[in-house]
Amino acid sequence: MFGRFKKSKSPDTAAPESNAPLITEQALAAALERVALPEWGAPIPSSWVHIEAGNATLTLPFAADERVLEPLRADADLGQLKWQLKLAIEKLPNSQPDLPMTFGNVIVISSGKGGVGKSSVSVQLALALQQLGANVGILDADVYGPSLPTMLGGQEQKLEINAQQKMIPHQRHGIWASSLGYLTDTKDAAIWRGPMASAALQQLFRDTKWPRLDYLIVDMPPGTGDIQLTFAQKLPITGAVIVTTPQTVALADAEKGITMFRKVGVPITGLLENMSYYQCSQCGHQDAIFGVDGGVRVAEREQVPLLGQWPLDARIRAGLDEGNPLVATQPDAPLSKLMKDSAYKLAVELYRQASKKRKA
Ligand SMILES: Nc1ncnc2c1ncn2[C@@H]1O[C@H](COP(=O)(O)OP(=O)(O)OP(=O)(O)O)[C@@H](O)[C@H]1O
Repeated sequence: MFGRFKKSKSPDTAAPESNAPLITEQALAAALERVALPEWGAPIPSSWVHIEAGNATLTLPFAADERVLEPLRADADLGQLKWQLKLAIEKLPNSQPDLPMTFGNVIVISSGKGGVGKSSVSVQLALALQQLGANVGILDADVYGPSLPTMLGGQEQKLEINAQQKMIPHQRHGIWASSLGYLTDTKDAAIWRGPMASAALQQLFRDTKWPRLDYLIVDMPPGTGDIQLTFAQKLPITGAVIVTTPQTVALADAEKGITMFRKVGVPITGLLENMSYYQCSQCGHQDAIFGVDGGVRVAEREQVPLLGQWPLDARIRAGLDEGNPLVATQPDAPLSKLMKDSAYKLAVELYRQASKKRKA
């Protein structure tokens, strides 16, 4: 933990001013217990902190941006050190330990009901994780209506196949993307039966030449039928995110989705409530068109972390329609920050749940 630290009772007052240690070992231990790392909810492990002559590095095993350093910098003791953030994103165990997985943590984004914004959330969470310093891929598994090429742009580009017959994913806005929409006429996919769609999905998953990734976001087909079940069983999944609107009909389907993943041993990393309210861009008035806090109640009932409540906003829709999502084009907009907060919470939860399991 320490390159050099001050033993609390050692009389090293003679040390030159510039080399004087700024914090004692005990003070550091107490501060790491006391200071709340956002969303972490436990003491900061001392193995994450390295101090060398007044410079301190916090190395996190999940995606995060500099904002996590704010409480450390604000602390009376820790604030005396000069902090920097490093990421060493850990590859966590997945639901299929026997399957080889060469690319990081697989997070499936699912919704019981269609049209709740699952693809939009997948794209924006992937981009937000990338902005939190992670290397991210996104797989469009929504074979019946692949929307990734529209939402990320590059619809006209086709996927390249290399000499080993592997598909080379596109790089869009800093993330790697693979979609059937880049490969085939999507009108054909719409008439595929379950087994054919499942086979195509698994092939797309296996035969894409992903680079080294920290996270692979998978945009699942909507629903909880055979195709989703097969996919949930055949993929090496680290965690699942359920997307819902606060509307009663969507909530019932969200619970079905939670049950399906639990049945096949896939941990639910969190629930994201989309279209939680409409905010008037003129007067700022908020209107809960689809009801209030429905997703929050499901999250509480099912004991699933709530990753966020995203508004229904024309800027979100417009960016996705143009292939230029807001979080990519205006990363500092308040809406983009909200998305990055959810992505950070997702990364923390994924890590927390996996490490809890390891300890059990
Ligand atoms: N928070 C939001 N604000 C504004 N528009 C949104 C929001 N979320 C989604 N949309 C828009 O709603 C439409 C449906 O979203 P999306 O395609 O992501 O839903 P889906 O659940 O993936 O649908 P499907 O059932 O077809 O898979 C899209 O046009 C998208 O741009």
